[in-house]
Amino acid sequence: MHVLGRREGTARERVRSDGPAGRLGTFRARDGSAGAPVGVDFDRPHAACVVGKRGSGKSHTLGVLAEGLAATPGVTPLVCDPMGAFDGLQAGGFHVREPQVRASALPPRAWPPLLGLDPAGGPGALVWRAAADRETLPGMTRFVAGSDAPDRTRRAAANHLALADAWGVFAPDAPPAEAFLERATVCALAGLSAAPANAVVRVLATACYRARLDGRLDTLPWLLLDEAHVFLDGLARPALERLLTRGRAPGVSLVLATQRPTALPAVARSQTDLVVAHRLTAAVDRETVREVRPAGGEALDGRWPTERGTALVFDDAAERVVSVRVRERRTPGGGASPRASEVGDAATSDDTGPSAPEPTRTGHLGGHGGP
Ligand SMILES: Nc1ncnc2c1ncn2[C@@H]1O[C@H](COP(=O)(O)OP(=O)(O)OP(=O)(O)O)[C@@H](O)[C@H]1O
Repeated sequence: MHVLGRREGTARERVRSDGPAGRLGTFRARDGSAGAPVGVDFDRPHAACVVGKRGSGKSHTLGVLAEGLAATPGVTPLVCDPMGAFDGLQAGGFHVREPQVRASALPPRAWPPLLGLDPAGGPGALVWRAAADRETLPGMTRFVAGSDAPDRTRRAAANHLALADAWGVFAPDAPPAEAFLERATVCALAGLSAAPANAVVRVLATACYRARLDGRLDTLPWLLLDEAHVFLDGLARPALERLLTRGRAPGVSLVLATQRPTALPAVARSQTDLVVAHRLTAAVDRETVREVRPAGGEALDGRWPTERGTALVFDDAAERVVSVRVRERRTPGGGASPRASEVGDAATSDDTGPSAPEPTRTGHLGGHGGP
């Protein structure tokens, strides 16, 4: 199998070229026919992006990578699932965990922006002090109540902490974030708004990095992030940027999937070594991918994928761009929107009129959710 992302420079590395890899699919010839099997290297850490329009197959591709990683000794995938698209991975041995973390896992300076507060303003500064002084959300609330700040400041800070409590992601008895890295895991973020989902992802990305750096994790973690633009735009960004710039040294891999390549920050553009580009129609998106990986100036006209499940893969290691058809999932995919014709009475209806518009998928991630 040809393995993408594998540098086969020195003789020693060539000997190692049979290291772990996951089957991605098959090469795709210009006439659309399937060619030889193609995989992705899981031996070394990578920073990868999966981009494409809505419905082009990004989540499916993340699922394919996750399945392969779960079957590979020495690596541990953690899938952050903001849309509820990865429940089916349970059939592949994944544990689905509720997104609960300890309040103390966030640095105190992250609390004011998490709650939409100005860190230099009264309530923001008070929340910051509370986070620095206490380990739990109830402890922070008591700190605020007992502080000598003006009434208005205390009330505002307390209201914002009550909002954080209502999110349900901060629990004093939550296991340490490393628990998400013990085995192949899906972190179920569906239903959370952007702010708490970002808080959880920041904690998990930090845990991947710290656990490897401090020698507390003997497998190499892979963090797979769907709807990554939500996190690159939010509180999780510093932790993700750290993984992009410094994650590979301790052995942490990051895979970012987004329908908005333009949302990828400069560091993602410069640090990714593998870009899987599904169907993109906007010229600005294609141009962004070309900027992310110039691929030695190869001409791409006529090569951009037009079908769901096909992709151009920009491989830094081989300095090549290849066309791929991504394989079927081994576990049930969660990507398809439900159809009216598949539920309830509609399934038996013989109404042959125009089909109903597809409802949007579950998942939330809208807005900040602030008071
Ligand atoms: N390679 C493939 N083989 C078979 N089915 C696929 C493949 N790629 C995608 N699909 C199917 O196409 C549908 C859309 O795919 P998917 O949900 O992965 O798209 P997406 O780009 O993640 O969409 P969104 O941006 O809305 O999250 C799903 O039903 C999925 O199972």
